[in-house]
Amino acid sequence: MSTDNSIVLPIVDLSGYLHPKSPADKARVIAEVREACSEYGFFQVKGHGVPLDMQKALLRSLRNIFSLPQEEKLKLSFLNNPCRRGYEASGMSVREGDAMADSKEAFYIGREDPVIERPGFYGPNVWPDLAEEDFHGPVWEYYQATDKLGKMIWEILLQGLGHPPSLMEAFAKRPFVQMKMIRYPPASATLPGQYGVGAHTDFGGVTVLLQEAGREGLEVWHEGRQEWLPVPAMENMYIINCGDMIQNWSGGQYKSAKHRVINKSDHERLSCATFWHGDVGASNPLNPSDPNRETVGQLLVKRFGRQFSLSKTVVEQVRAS
Ligand SMILES: O=C(O)CCC(=O)C(=O)O
Ligand SMILES: [Fe+2]
Repeated sequence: MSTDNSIVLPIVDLSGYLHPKSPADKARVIAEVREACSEYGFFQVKGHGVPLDMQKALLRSLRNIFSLPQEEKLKLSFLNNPCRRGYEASGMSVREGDAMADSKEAFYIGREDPVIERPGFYGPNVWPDLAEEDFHGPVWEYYQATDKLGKMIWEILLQGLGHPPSLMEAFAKRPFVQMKMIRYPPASATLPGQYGVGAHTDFGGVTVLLQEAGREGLEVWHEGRQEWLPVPAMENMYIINCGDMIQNWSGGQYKSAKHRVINKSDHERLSCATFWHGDVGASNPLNPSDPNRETVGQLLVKRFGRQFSLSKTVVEQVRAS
């Protein structure tokens, strides 16, 4: 295995798609995204249209929620929520084959729907008892901005395979979009051999990931080189990656790459992932003549159970609290 991991992920400037000066600008972005997804399954974007101030306000909101007392956070446990919204404590997620649970803690929100529907996909969020400007306001504004960005990436991916962007009308009717705000404790508060997030692939559609600038930790597996590539955490630069649903639906043209997080530094690391999956009842837009009509909802249900299991002791503790 080579020790030279000087490869950096491709950087795509989305302003050519958002504000094209000619049709060639859009075509160039579509081609760059297609190449990046075929080679790495991951790329970085600038010119994405999410204001830097909005990103900073989001990160401040993460600091606010994660510094609440543990008992306050546990009252919002996602284990008690039918739509998996709310707080996940450190040590709760274990993947099959992993020796230890992830060190990260997280808070999940999704679409704001008044009633629970489609067993746990659509429903209301839970919100912490913090002032509007300290959490709900900035978080909701940010959710909507990355929802838009995720949808735009899907539109680009469709065109990369020769399909019209109009296919998004059905696919984005009522998109299932989950946002996961994450805090990784410093290395000193992590057990030996424990990962922030252990190696995994994302199970669904497009992931839009914000890393706190200068707080590295994410590594992507490059199959061809058989090595982990560290991903830089640069200001105002998003990481985009494809999940398994996209890999399967595109017949392997777009890759879903394995990745993990190790916070080796002595400060906490914050990140936020928006997972844009599509309408729960929709099927493959990347190959409209696919005979397999499995829906987003059916595919996600299959995967939820397999990839993330919660450690039994933790589940019991939280249920009893
Ligand atoms: O925090 C990160 O940089 C990545 C998180 C991640 O891979 C995930 O939550 O699926
Ligand atoms: Fe991931």
